Amino acid sequence: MSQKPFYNVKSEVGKLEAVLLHRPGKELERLTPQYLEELLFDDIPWLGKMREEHDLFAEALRQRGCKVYYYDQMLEEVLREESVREELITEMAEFTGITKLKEKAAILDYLKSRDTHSLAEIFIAGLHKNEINYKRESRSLSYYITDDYPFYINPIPNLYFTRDPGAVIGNGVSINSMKTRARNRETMILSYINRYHHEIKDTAPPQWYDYKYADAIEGGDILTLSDKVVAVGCSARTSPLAIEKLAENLFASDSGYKEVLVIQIPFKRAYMHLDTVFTMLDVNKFTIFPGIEDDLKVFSITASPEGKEYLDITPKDDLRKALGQALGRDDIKIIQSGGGDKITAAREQWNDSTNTLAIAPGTVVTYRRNQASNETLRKNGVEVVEIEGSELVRGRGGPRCMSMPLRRAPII
Ligand SMILES: NC(=[NH2+])NCCC[C@H](N)C(=O)O
Repeated sequence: MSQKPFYNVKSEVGKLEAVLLHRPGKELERLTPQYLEELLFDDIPWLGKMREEHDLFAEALRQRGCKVYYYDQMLEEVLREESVREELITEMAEFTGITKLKEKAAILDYLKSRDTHSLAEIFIAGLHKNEINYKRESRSLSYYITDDYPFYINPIPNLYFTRDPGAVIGNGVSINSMKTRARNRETMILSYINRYHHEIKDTAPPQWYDYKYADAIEGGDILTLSDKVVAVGCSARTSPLAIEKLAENLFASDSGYKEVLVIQIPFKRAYMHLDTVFTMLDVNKFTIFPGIEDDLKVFSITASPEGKEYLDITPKDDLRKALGQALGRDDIKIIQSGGGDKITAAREQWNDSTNTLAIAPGTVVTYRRNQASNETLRKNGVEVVEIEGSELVRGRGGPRCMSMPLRRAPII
């Protein structure tokens, strides 16, 4: 490959050079109490404030030399190509069930007549039924009985958690298959960006997973520990079969990856992904929510020496030792969040105290609200860059969830 790779993430903590974010938009204004659970929210955020907070987050990253890409801009850029536009409209219509509706032609005409900017906005914010001018025939039963569901295309309010749809591992990308329908469109669109964006396509990045695979895996569970080992949480969102498939794909290529360290966490909403309870802070430091330490199970997956026929799976009895082996170090430190108090730890975990984003070895971004956990990190020699998250947190995610690292500098 002569061209510089677009993707390059070979650690969790190397200086962050480029990241994909999504600034919360109109999709959040379409959240209603009725559909909160289905759309994986616990509350209705205040969009204006959320955007201010998100802009400050992006600014904090830029100030430290990180290039920020925005999902909606990249989508708009790929939609400028007529053939991509058509392909995406067709897949979107299939995916959302529009193709089965009587008003199909009216909706498709509407989508096709939009300019690039508003089409990108519809794909993210959704399409409300009253945006289409469609008259039902007065002789049909559906003229009298209408379905009160408001959208032809649902909004995707979780998109600002760009961590989950995609994960860069080495020079390739995993376009994830999401557990819930509420988030599957995020990965479908990401796949178009990955295939057609002018900055990416000529670099021909390898792909380790595809959103069309049946088994679910989400980026909050993927921690790229080094250029040889990736840790994957087995969780409410990521299944054992998906982890095996990812491992097979990594081992069968020249990715350089030799081990997948599986960390199984309790399958609960409060800990939906591994990164809600465990993240990496420095070359030898991690933070963990103490409430789950006794419930973890760890396994190592390697390629069988006989070839690619099957995977070798070895249970590990200690997380710290397993991480030490994976990283080739004997000084691994795992720091408990919450400052040693059980109640504080649980409260702060709910607000993403353990969802730290490393922007350089030993420097992490966290929410300011998690005071006890931040203080503990500082006492352990970690530099903490605090951001406001009063509204951002309402979608149940922190700085790590809100970022998809594209490139990190090597660790020296
Ligand atoms: N990497 C993460 N922990 N992401 C958090 C995502 C939160 C989002 N509301 C969901 O339930 O999917």
